Amino acid sequence: MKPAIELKNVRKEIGRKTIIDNVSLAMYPGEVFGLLGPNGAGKTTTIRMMVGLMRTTDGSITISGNDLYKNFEEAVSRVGAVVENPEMYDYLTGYENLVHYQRMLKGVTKERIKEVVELVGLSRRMHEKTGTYSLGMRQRLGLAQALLHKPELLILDEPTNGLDPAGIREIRAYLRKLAHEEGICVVVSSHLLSEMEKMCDRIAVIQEGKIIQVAQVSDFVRQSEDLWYIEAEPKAEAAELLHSLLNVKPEEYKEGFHITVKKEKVPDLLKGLINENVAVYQIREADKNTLEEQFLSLTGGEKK
Ligand SMILES: Nc1ncnc2c1ncn2[C@@H]1O[C@H](COP(=O)(O)OP(=O)(O)OP(=O)(O)O)[C@@H](O)[C@H]1O
Repeated sequence: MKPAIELKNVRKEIGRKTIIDNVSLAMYPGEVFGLLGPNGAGKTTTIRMMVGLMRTTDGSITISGNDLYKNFEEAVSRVGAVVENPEMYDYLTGYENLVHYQRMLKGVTKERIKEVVELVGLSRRMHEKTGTYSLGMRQRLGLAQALLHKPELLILDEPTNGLDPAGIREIRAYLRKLAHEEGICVVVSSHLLSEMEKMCDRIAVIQEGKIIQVAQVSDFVRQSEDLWYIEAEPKAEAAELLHSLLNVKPEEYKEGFHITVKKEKVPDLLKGLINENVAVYQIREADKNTLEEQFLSLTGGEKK
């Protein structure tokens, strides 16, 4: 299948700083793809480049096979996006804002406006001035605006920001429906793993401008099943022993380490430590409710 959007060796330098470092990613029709990383990791910068708001320093971006720079009009005509705060006029109603926007688009009917307003659940409030809208309602209106021209690719920076839990559930269900039933490629960013886990089919973990891992959410979850947290003393000896017993350097986390090991191997591992007079104070499976702990181990430590 042809990617809806593909980034190849994308780099972005601002001043002398490399903000995005050699990012290659392909995202496909029919999937919800998540860009996950802590604050400052480079999500917004990547998204700004993907929607043509910012130029890459190096590398290429193609949208349904169209080079974003060589074939700009064709490429961006397939994209709907909400990046940062969607622009709208506070003295106009939600509906008037959409009509204003619709006039700039080719072939979008008033019927379509009604359709998207219903889709995002704004029907009841669409004749109120947007100045009175909550952040969540503004998000919905932004989403409606992005969907007006029936894009093949929908790109949303932190789409659930400012929404209450019910609003988050609704938007999540709606984005999944757009991808799975309408074949749209939906790209979202977030720093919240628990949210991405529920919303996405695949996620890419980004930190300090680099992609650390790309995986199906189900693989992430499976991988986290073998993830354990262990505390043992003396710490330096414990680290060395764990390294030689597991053939992988354990990842320091809080007072102890994260290790990846199958459950049935845990007793032998503990024997190995105890035989060498290392005192084990705690061993437990890493938190399964969210992928937070695994995420931290992947990105090398707690978020500052
Ligand atoms: N115009 C700029 N000039 C200098 N540095 C910048 C500029 N824009 C972004 N950066 C830096 O690039 C890095 C990535 O920023 P970016 O906004 O893409 O991160 P992010 O993952 O979206 O984080 P957040 O969720 O906090 O917005 C940060 O260290 C930021 O300070």
